Amino acid sequence: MTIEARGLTKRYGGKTAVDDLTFTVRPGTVTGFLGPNGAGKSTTMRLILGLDAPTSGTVTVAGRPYAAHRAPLTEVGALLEARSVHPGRSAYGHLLALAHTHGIGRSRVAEVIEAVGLTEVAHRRAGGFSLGMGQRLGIAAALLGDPATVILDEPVNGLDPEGVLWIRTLLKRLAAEGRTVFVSSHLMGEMALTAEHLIIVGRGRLLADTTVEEFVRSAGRDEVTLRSPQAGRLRELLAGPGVEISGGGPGELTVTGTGAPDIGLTAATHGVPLFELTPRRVSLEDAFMELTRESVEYHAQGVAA
Ligand SMILES: Nc1ncnc2c1ncn2[C@@H]1O[C@H](COP(=O)(O)OP(=O)(O)OP(=O)(O)O)[C@@H](O)[C@H]1O
Repeated sequence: MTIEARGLTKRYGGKTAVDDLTFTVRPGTVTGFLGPNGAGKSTTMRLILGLDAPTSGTVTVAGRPYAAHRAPLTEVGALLEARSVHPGRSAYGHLLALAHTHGIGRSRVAEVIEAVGLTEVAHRRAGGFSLGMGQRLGIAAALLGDPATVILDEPVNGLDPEGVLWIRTLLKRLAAEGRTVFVSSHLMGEMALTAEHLIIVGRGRLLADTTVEEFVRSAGRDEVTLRSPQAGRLRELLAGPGVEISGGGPGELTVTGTGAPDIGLTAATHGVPLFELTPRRVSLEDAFMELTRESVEYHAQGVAA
């Protein structure tokens, strides 16, 4: 089922948490919803699930607002950040209570407990669960109704590396089964390994709606750091269309738009000595940081803007 946001906007007093978002999330692929802290991801997910009303604009699942679905749990499964499990209840008790509200049987409860790897602790109090176990329980609840659409807010939070890998595999499988999988994260690297499509937001606004492949391609420029006692001369020799040069320390330059071999050849041709020539691939994380830099709400102290 397709999720469609059109001009979706949410204001809290003077604060615009979600600002005129228009995007489509399609079935059959994992769509990553990326953005720095405070970008509006959780708010958007709450709007999709009808837990909050938009100030303006619309968002629908399969053409209708979420609240208009007859048995929402069997159509849209969601994991939101806030934990909503009664601490005195067991995982099994929690899921069974949820199942009852939708006419879902006990066998399905056992099935999802098994699927998320909580069988051994299913009868323990959820209040004593680790963050990772809590996430697994939340995912079990999301999957309970065998929904065609799955919405997960930061599902890898608190998971160990094995849990992270497990989520990645699970999400890909759900998408391969033809479901719509919409998953938020502030970790570009993790999303690049999990998602096929990316919707990137910053300060509530849409910054990019693209495939991971395309994002990787656009991020894939090399940066070369060089040191030379004649850095000024080299800067003049390398200048040209598409070449960007910035100074580092004394005698140091950072160059994009041309590769280390060309720089080395130019230096040799003009008899300019080189002390260092270091190519560095710009990582996805760097490209993401650059795209969202303007929209990060809280910069770390001491980091130059
Ligand atoms: N109920 C609310 N009242 C006032 N402001 C809110 C409310 N909910 C969210 N906000 C603000 O809206 C902005 C977006 O928050 P949101 O939680 O949606 O971002 P996020 O991308 O999910 O970030 P995070 O990764 O930190 O959860 C933030 O500045 C937040 O402080």
